[in-house]
Amino acid sequence: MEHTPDKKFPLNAKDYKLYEEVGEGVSATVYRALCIPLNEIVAIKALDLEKCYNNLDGIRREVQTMSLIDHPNLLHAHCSFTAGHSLWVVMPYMDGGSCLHIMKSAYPEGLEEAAISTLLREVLKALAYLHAHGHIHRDVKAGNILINSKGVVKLADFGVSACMFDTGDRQRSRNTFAGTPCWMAPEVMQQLHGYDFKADIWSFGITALELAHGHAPFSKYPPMKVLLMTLQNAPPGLDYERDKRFSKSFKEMVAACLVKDPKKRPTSEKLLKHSFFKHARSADYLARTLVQGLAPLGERFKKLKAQEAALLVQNKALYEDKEQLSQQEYIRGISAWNFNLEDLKCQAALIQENDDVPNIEDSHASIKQKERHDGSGRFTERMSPEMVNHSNTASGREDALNDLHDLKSSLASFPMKPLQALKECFDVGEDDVNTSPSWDDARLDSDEQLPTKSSPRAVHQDTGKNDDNNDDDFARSSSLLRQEIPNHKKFLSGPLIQDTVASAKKMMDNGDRDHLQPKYQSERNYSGPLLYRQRKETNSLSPAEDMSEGAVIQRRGRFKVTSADVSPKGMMNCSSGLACGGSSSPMTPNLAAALLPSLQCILQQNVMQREEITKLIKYAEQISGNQGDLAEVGTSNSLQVSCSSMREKELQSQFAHLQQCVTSLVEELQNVKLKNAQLEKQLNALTNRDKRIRGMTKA
Ligand SMILES: Nc1ncnc2c1ncn2[C@@H]1O[C@H](COP(=O)(O)OP(=O)(O)OP(=O)(O)O)[C@@H](O)[C@H]1O
Repeated sequence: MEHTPDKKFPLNAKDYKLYEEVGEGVSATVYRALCIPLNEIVAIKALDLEKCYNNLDGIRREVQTMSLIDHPNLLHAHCSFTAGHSLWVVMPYMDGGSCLHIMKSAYPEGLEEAAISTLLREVLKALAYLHAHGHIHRDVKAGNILINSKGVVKLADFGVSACMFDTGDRQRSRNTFAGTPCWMAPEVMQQLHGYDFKADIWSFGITALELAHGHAPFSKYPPMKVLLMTLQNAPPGLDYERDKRFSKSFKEMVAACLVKDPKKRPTSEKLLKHSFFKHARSADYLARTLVQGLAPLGERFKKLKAQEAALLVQNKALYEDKEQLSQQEYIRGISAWNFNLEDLKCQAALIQENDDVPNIEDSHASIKQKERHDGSGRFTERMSPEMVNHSNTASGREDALNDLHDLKSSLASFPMKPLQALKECFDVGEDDVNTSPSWDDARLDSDEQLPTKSSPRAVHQDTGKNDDNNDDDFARSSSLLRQEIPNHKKFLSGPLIQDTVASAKKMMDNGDRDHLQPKYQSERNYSGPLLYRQRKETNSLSPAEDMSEGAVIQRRGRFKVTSADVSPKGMMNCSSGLACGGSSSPMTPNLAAALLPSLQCILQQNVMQREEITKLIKYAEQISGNQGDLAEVGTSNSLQVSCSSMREKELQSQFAHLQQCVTSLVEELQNVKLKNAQLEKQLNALTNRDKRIRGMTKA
């Protein structure tokens, strides 16, 4: 249904009849509905305002953008109004659903090139319009490309879009993370100089790969790893064996978009002229090839949702762990994956190339899978055949060692350290950072804590298999550790070196492009985002579990930070890597590499503590006016930051000295004033006496 400005859509809920649910987003549910007075089928996105309390500004912006845009390839809002606790956004109904929906239902291995070209041309037109009007979409991905049965394509979801003409806070929002990690441009992750509409061109390139493969690159990895891989690896491309079916112009178009330097990426206008889009066909072609023959959207949605719920239950049984559940939510490629800062910190401490993340995506029928069972019957791990083949290459600990050396240097050469980058994204509740963490619990034996390549025992203790064993071990090892290591240790467990080795080898085997980048090459991705946002309810987390995660204290863009994330306890967990691996054992290169992020984390924590102490000193000074003593107290309390405290102390005493000077100057001034007044008095008296004498003389 095209945008019809003359039509007046009613602003009252009773004028609409809601039918079935056809989509779910971060805090919204989308329904097919009937606009009764106009007798027109529409889609209604119902945003729960209570859930979105922290992001009302974002919602207002989304609705505003949707109402103002006027382009055939952008999803326009007919109108919006509040209905109870919800905000209803009425928009054209796109009965084909999103491209992600369609791929999941019918094309799990990706679409044909002609369809991709046609879809992407329409998306590019939408981007050209947005960019020309100063907007950055910031969430371009297959899940946000909607299509209807006539083959009309519309880019949707302006939930995180930004205007380049914004100032103040809004402008600052362009220096924060926004979007979904796999699709996020490196400059958005780095947050060094902000970013512009070229970030959309990167996401567009990633979307092209998503449409070609059925999933985005790195989609099976945890967020932190996606971040690191995007920053470290050469950009992904269409270079693998399976990509032989694609034309040179398609490959070139993707390569043009996925250049790390945003300045070198083409503008959307320029990209529209790329020869790849000469393959684009008509809307009718899309309707025939993609939408016709599919079950009604509501039915597809219901079916996929049921599949997902079943998988969720299965996965929950496998991994009784919120971390995993949240991970799954992320894996599904939704914009608002439940983000946990501590998870990220811990993942940062476990950076390995080939962490085999259990992926519910892999268990979809679309991808042939292999069910695996360990001897104890504890769990089933699924792997795609591709992964099985690649994991056979797992060998060579030296490679792993080299990888870790390189990883270390690679981390060191980051323009901005990942954790620092993340830190910039969040507001931290003041209450949560002013207590020093207790380190006692963290003093654990390093060997026990940190399975490394040098501890094969850790790899095989559960499986009882040897190094030569193939994918079974490869797949199982990390999962077993995740499952069996007690909670307080879990942050130090993780993927084992075999995984890393496998990855390094795997990479080498993966097509031309891989040879250009021998280290930290992205590996093929075997899984992709799923369809639905995982609702809290389907998470089936008990209130107690929820509480343990901590109340949400801040929501920034699409990220959520809980108080647990920033609590001293969280800090302690995060820091325990240092405590266990620090002075008690010699630091091997891989241990050093694994510890580096933890060290960054501790540094960050210290900076926060220091800020708090400084604030307290200032506050105490104001109250008591006794700078010297309190500076002493403050300084002695902050022994951890002794150097900077010395400087602070020095400054404090200089300040006190200056204040004394000022006081004596004031006193001096007052004395002078007093003298001045006395002199004035004497002068007046003399003047009066003089007058009197003159009067008497005259008389
Ligand atoms: N107009 C529409 N017609 C049909 N389906 C729609 C329409 N709008 C949205 N949907 C479906 O609902 C899903 C969620 O909508 P939307 O993306 O707007 O929500 P969101 O909260 O911004 O989600 P997210 O940011 O997680 O992708 C979409 O992925 C799409 O499948």
